[in-house]
Amino acid sequence: MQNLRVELGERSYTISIEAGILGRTGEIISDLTPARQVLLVSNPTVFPLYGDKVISSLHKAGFEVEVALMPDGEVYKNMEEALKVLDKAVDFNLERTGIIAALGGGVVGDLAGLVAAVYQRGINFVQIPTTLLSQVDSSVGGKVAVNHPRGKNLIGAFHQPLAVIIDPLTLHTLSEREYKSGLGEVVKYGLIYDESFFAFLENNASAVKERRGEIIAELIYRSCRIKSMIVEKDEKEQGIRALLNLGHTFGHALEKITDYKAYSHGEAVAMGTVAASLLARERGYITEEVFKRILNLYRILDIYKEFPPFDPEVVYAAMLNDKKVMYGKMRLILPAGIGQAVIADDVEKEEIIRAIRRAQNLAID
Ligand SMILES: O=C(O)C(=O)C[C@@H](O)[C@H](O)[C@H](O)COP(=O)(O)O
Repeated sequence: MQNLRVELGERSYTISIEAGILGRTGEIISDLTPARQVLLVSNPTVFPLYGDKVISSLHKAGFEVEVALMPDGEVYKNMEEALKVLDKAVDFNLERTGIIAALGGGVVGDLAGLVAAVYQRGINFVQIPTTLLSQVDSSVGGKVAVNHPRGKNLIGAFHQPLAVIIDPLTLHTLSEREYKSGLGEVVKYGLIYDESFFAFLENNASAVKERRGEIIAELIYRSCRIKSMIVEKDEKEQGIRALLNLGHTFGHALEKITDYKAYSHGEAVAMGTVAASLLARERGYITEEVFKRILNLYRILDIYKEFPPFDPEVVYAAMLNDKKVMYGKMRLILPAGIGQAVIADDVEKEEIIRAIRRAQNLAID
């Protein structure tokens, strides 16, 4: 078992990573709280695979359990579905001392976390992420949210979990597309923060693609460690945490324009990162050689899709809903080398339009 502690004062918690750990969910939670009720939020894809295991472990530890299933897919990460989960909590008479646990990917975790943040003004929340993306990214750091019709994650909160329980074995049932979506965020960590991790991914690309056990364990651990270090420095995204948003301003715009139906989050972030890298190259923040290295890693991991041919003005308009826009000015995260990134708050609209056009014209062989 690998444990990582996220140090946030009274909101500190442990990320436990271990093959087969789902069967110990009840024991782990009962060691942390005297709570007796758990509302388990999941979806019809994940619940049949792991629901029984988690519920029997919770029952064994003495918890009363109620289940709330929400439909699978980013398109359902909305207030309507959140209200249904809130109804379930009320019907269950879930006490303030009870727990909401999210069993599933980023959509389940984000929505269940938001419900936990607002139900009775906030109750304890446990993340049991079952996709690569949620294990390496969305389950850690306390960002919880649902989408607004006009923008991604516009309704949200910072609500740190009580625990994060990661079972890497769940990745074996993950579709190729979902797995690659998570890899998009894994590459991001190497690019913004840790050149040696980037090189690790370059050197182990085949093993990463084949989901080899020891490599998967290492990439989950190293990704969570990088994210934890950043979150510990800047819990509420006043500074360095914004770096975790590399590629997201472009990516969220692409997801939104296509009603969350055309691209996975990781695919959109990968396309967005390439556009941000092109902008950084134009500004001289990265060399042509670094740009090629970034593109090459996406290519060898097989996670890059060509930037779609939308009117750049339409993409730009959607980007203006981003939470990093401040006082009417667009701020973008740009790579400044492998393992380094900067927050640029002086990006002009024309630079963004040019970067989108270049990304659209990029031929990748
Ligand atoms: O944890 C963070 O901070 C991140 O920005 C991580 C992102 O990868 C993640 O997709 C996040 O949910 C996006 O946050 P948002 O504030 O841009 O909605």
